[in-house]
Formats: sequence, C-alpha cells, structure tokens
Amino acid sequence: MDPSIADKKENVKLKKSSNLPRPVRIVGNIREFTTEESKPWIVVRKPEQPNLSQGVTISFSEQSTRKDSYELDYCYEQNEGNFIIYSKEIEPLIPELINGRNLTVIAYGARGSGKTYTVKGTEENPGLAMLAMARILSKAEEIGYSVSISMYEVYHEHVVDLLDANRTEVQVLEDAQGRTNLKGLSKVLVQSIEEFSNLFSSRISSQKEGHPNPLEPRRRCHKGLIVYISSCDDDNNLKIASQMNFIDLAGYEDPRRNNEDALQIAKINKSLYGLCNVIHAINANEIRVPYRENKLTRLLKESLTRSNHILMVTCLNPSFCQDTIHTVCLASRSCQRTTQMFMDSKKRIGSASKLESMSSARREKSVIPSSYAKEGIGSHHQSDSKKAGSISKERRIRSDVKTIMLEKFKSPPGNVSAMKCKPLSSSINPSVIISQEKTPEVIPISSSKTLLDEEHNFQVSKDPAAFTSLEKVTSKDPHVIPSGINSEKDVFVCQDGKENVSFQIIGNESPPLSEQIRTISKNLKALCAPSSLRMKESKESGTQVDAGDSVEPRTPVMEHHVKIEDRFETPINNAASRSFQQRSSGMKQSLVQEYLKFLNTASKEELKELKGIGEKRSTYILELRENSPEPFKKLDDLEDIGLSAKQIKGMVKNMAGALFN
Ligand SMILES: Nc1ncnc2c1ncn2[C@@H]1O[C@H](COP(=O)(O)OP(=O)(O)OP(=O)(O)O)[C@@H](O)[C@H]1O
Repeated sequence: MDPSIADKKENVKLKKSSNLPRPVRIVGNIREFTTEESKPWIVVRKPEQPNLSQGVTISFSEQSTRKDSYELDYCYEQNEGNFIIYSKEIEPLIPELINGRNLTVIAYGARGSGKTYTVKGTEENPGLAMLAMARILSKAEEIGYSVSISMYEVYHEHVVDLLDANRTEVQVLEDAQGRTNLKGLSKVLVQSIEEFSNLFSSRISSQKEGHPNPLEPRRRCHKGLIVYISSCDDDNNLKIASQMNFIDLAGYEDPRRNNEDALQIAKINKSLYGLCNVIHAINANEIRVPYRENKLTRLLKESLTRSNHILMVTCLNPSFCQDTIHTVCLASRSCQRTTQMFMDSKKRIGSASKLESMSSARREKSVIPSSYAKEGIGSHHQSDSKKAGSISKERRIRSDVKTIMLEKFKSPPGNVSAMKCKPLSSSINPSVIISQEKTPEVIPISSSKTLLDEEHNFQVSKDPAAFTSLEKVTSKDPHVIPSGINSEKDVFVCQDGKENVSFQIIGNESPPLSEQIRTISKNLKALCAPSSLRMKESKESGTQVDAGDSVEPRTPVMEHHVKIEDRFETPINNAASRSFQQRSSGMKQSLVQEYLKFLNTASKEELKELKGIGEKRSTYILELRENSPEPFKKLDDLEDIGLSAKQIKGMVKNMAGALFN
C-alpha cells in the first residue's frame, strides 16, 4: 500500500481515538461557601450540547483568556452536591464493579477545598463513599456476595492500618507476578450501612475532629478506603471479585506560605505530583506509568490501570485561593487525549518512530510531569534551561529504549544477541489486592491477636496465610534497607512491569556473559579490592582483617576514554557512528540482562565480590531469591535492595569496563 495512504488511515484512527473518553475521568466540584466566604471567583464554561469528547473550561475571572483557563471533563457547581455527583459518576458504574471491574475515586484539591466532605459527607448530606456503600451492600445482599473493607493512611511515605487500634504499619510489597500485596492490612466484614458508617466515620475523622491531643498539629495525610466485593466458591471460600477505592488526599498547599510545616507540605505535594504523573501517563497512554514514584501510587497500582474505572474529583474552593488554581492546572494537564489506543502490536512496531516523534512533540509542548515531581514545589517557576536539559535527557533515554526494542524485533532468529519477546497478555484486571492464590480468611475479632479496639465488634482478617511466601522479605527492617528511590532519569532501560511495557523478555540467546562477569568480578577483587591488599598487609603484619561491608573493592581507573564523536567526523562516519551507537545500546541491554542474571543466580560469596554489595545486601538478595526465583527482572528492581539509580549505573559501568580489560 502507498505509505501516504497508510499514514492517512493511521491519522483517521488516531483522530477517532481522540474522541474516546479518557481512562481517568477528571471532574471539578466547587464546594459551598463557609460562613466567612462569599465572593465567587470561578467561572465554568460548559458546551451547549454536552458530549463525551468535549470538556468544560474553568477560569478564575470573567475576563480570562484561553491561556488562563483550564479544561476538565466536567465541573459540578455549588448547588449540585454529593448526591448528584454520585448518581451521575458512580452509580452507573456499580454493575461493572460487581462484575469484576475495579473502581477508584480520588478526591483531590487544595487544603480545605472539601475533599473529606466529598468522600465522607455529613449525616444530612452523605458523601460519595457512603452513597456507594449503601448501593453496594444492597446489591451484594441481592446476589449473595459479601463486602469487607480496609482503611489506611499514608503519612510520610508510611502506610498505617486505620482499622488496627495499634495503628500498625502496612508493607506494600510486590509478588513475583508483579501483584501488589498489602502486608498487615486488616479487613473487616461489613453487613449493614450503619456498621460501615460507624466504622468509617470514626476512622476517617479521627484526625480532623477527635484528635487525641488538640495542641498537637493535625497530621496531614492521605486516607484510603478499600471496599472488597467477594463471592463464595463451592467450598465456601471467599474470593475477591473486585474492589473499590476511595482516596481522600491530603490538601495541596504552597509551602512558601507556611514555613513551620514546610517539610511536611513538601512531602505531601511531592506525592500529589506523583499521583498526577500516573494519571497523566494513563490518560496520555504513555508506555511507562511511574507507579514507583511514591507509596500511594505503588499501593494503588492494581487499580490505577487503563482497564479499570478511575474518577478524580478535583475539589475547588469557591473563594479566592491561589492553591486551587495550581491544583486545577495540574488536573487539567492530566486531561490529555489518548493517541495510541488503536495501535496493535504490529503497527506499534511499524510506526514506533512516528509515535516517538509525536510524543516528543507532545512532551515538548507540555512540561513533563515526572520531572515536575522530582523538582518539587514551585518547579514550574524554575528556569527553562534546566527543564530543557532534563527533558532532553529523558527523551534520549526513552529513544534508546525504543531503539533497543526495535532492534530486538528486527534481529534474525539466529542472532546471538537477539532475545525472544512475547506480547503481554492484554487482560490486565488483577482485581485482588491482598492475595489471589489464598483467599483471605475472615476471622472473628475475638480470635485475632492485636486488631480492633473493643468498641466495635467487627470481623477482622490480617490474612497471614496470604503472605507466607513473602514473610522473609518483609521481616527485614525497612529502615536498614530503604526503598522507593526514584530512578526514571538515571537508568538505561525503563521497563516497569506488565502494565508498562509491551514486551517481556522470556529467553536469552546471548553468550553467557554472566560467566564472564563471574570471572571478572573475581579478578576485579583480586586486582583492586583494598580488602585483599589489607588482608595481605595484615597477614604480613600478623593481624587478621575482616572483609565486611566497610571494605569495598575499588574500580580500576580506565585510562583510555575514547569519545566516538571525536573519531568520526565525516558525514559517512557520522552515519557509522550512529549505527555503532545503536549497536552499543543493544550491547548495553544485553549486559544489563546478564548482570541481572548474575544477581539472580550467583552465590553469596560471588555477590559479595561485586562493588556495592556487602554482607547485608548479599544476605538480603539470597532471601529475596528464596521467595521469588528471579527477583531482579529490571534495573529498577535493584532499588529494592537499597541501591540508588546512580549506584546501579556505576556498577553496570564498572562491569562493562572490566569486560574489556
Ligand atoms: N459542599 C459543602 N457544603 C457545605 N460545607 C462544606 C462543603 N464542602 C466542604 N464544606 C466545609 O468546608 C470545610 C472544609 O471541608 P473539608 O474538611 O472537607 O476540606 P478538605 O479539603 O478535606 O480539607 P483538608 O485539606 O484540610 O483535608 C468543612 O468545614 C466542611 O464542612
């Protein structure tokens, strides 16, 4: 077919896809005035004929221009209230929820914008969670399903169980299949709306209204409710069919206005940016969704996917509030149209370069939200040159990854460096957050050890059985081995689990570099580890030195650094240089895979010979391997053993250098 005709057809499809609703629906909700407020400042412009592809524009004065107005999917005005939002946005989705599709509702906005009011509401005006629960409970009773709940808060990147009187910490883990496990999160069976209301109100407002010490500043955190809808199988075991999440986010606030609390605010804002980045990536159909950027998004990873329903309610203060403008601006940025929806895997390869240039253009137009998050508060005021630098760096990395992917597909079967790839399953709806293999057993409160306070006689499950396979991993002190390091910018290859990449490496026909790495790491240690020198010295002086963590092998200095561009100057040589660089990207990928393979298979002694891995890390790696045969599938996974992106890059570089010695 004439390529120009093919291009036109592609364009038509892309245009059609841009009329589809976005995976994450983002609506505004202007709260009522409180007593001291009166002057309205938000202007909402709605299309005359409401339709799915056309949103509303929000601006903050009548004279606003297109430039200072923001697009959202819809906006509920002051006179509308929770019941209208519920009946338009949530109720129609409840049948799908019962049929197994997860649903997540996020209340987002500036401080005091009405987030808790939207989720929880009051007795006279119940919030979205109350209204949805009433419907879910009656539907569940009709069809014989059971409903249970968990509640948590995320404070300073720590998740705490709100249903546990001791407020124990919950660990967010990922199993070998990439599913999220929330270890230590209690679950309570709920049978009536009164039961739910008592429990929910007492926990969600414990910080707001009934703070134990009124002199202590209120703890600002994200609060979450998970509603599990479970069916009974033939053996009377509960099986989770789907779950609904409600998240009452901590409010956005400009830290420059509140010096006392600036650190706490900065952390909250960072996690809000992280969540917005995820939503932006989902809506823009980005290949990589940055779930790992913070605890909240890691925790919600299973529900924040394109195959589930996600509703973000952006709460707006009705009177002047600079922070509201900022939150609307971020929410609006997440409202990007999808562009790659209809691409099947073949076309994805065929037009990958075209998409690359399209998405590059898109990224140039908008500030990359992930860099936004890393730069922290007020980053939009920072210099353009800094932004441009990080954008071009990120673009370079992404383009490297894409080149590698294309190279893999073009390689003939006999090519030694080629890797077999298979498309991932398209059915991504892992609706179980706690455990899929073992159904959590619901046990009466009286027989559980440390759970709920006596005031409520609910049934709670800590579900220990579901986590037996991960017990050892999590028994580690999280402070000893920190996690959650952000590495998007610094790592060669961005692969991020089944939802993020289109292809998964299932075999490896490259030569056994891991063997070479093994030999090299031994030689390296012999050659340059101070430990060996110290051992030698100490033997000579008659004393013994223990080669533990503190004694790290040193990397030999590479004497000849050859800059490719310096050597190839003519146009022909420039082409050769580009081709060489492409191949070297492939080699880099192979080296990374071999390095990971080494970490997945090497003995403790062999591991300890690597730079950056001592007694503690090698023990931890072995523990990880006991629980999952292959814990390191991508470089990002090394963050789980507490290595920073910079360290990881350095380690791989050392190995690459050593190969040529
Ligand atoms: N639609 C509404 N009608 C009447 N009052 C409201 C409405 N929305 C919020 N309020 C009132 O505004 C105040 C702030 O609301 P709320 O606590 O829900 O804000 P928030 O965004 O959760 O605050 P924070 O960021 O501090 O968590 C409360 O007193 C609440 O009762």
